Amino acid sequence: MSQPSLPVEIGEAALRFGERTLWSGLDLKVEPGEFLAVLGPNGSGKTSLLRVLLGLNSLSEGKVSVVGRPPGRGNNKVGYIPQQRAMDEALTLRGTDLVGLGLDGHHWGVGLRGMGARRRKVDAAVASVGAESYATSPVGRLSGGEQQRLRVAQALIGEPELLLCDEPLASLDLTHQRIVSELIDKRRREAETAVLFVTHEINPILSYVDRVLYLVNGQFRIGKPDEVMNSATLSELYGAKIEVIKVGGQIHVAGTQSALCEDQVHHHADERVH
Ligand SMILES: Nc1ncnc2c1ncn2[C@@H]1O[C@H](COP(=O)(O)OP(=O)(O)OP(=O)(O)O)[C@@H](O)[C@H]1O
Repeated sequence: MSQPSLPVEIGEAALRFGERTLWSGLDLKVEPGEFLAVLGPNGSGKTSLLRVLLGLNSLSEGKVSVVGRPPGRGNNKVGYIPQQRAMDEALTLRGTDLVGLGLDGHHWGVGLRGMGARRRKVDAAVASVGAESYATSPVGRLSGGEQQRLRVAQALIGEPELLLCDEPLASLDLTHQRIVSELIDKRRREAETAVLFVTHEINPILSYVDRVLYLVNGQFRIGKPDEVMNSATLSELYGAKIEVIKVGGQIHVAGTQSALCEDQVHHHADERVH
């Protein structure tokens, strides 16, 4: 019997733009239900990696497959949550329409039966993110947190086997960060959806993360959070002295480089991770 396809298989991959190598020699297999955090400073190639998996960037070298198929259009096993940005206030699209867009590319049949099934699916997705009270309002008038919950519903409605998240918590308040990250975690626990989660800040999702892919200056490390997020590994990766400190179950990274993606810490010296 043939093995089921993995959500992500990347082999010996490189991505270059002109003279610049974002990353090379990247081998990455992501298992069903796995939560992979993708970290790194600005410009290290995190979004470009998601774009490869969406079929929007081509690899310079190597191979990639997404749920057993080439990435790109027609691969409806992939859900995508883009970076939070305010939608145009004049946008009259309703929340339910936005969520329904996530069903494009799926076959619902024609006629009333198909429309009824589609409608029920949209209502269930809206309810799953607790957006019933505002789902029929124009999305341009909603708050950032409300819009982001609808984007999560849109990404999940197609029942993806791979969920690509590009800083989905940026500019959300702590309550909404928790709501959105719990929704994503719930999906991967209940449906074994693999999650690639690009973020500048690991702490809000630390309890969910199985592995970290950390990209810096063309180099990378992959491993469990403790294997990557420690002083020795990050100092080697950045080529500078970096201190990783664990305080109260959170990871803080402090270093000499301004390009660090984590916050700066000045006082805590209790639990160094070497
Ligand atoms: N199509 C392209 N052509 C040329 N350069 C590109 C292209 N796409 C991205 N880049 C460059 O590649 C680098 C990595 O960009 P990318 O958006 O992947 O970084 P990132 O790690 O997501 O950064 P950030 O944390 O700032 O979002 C940037 O310097 C960017 O300008």
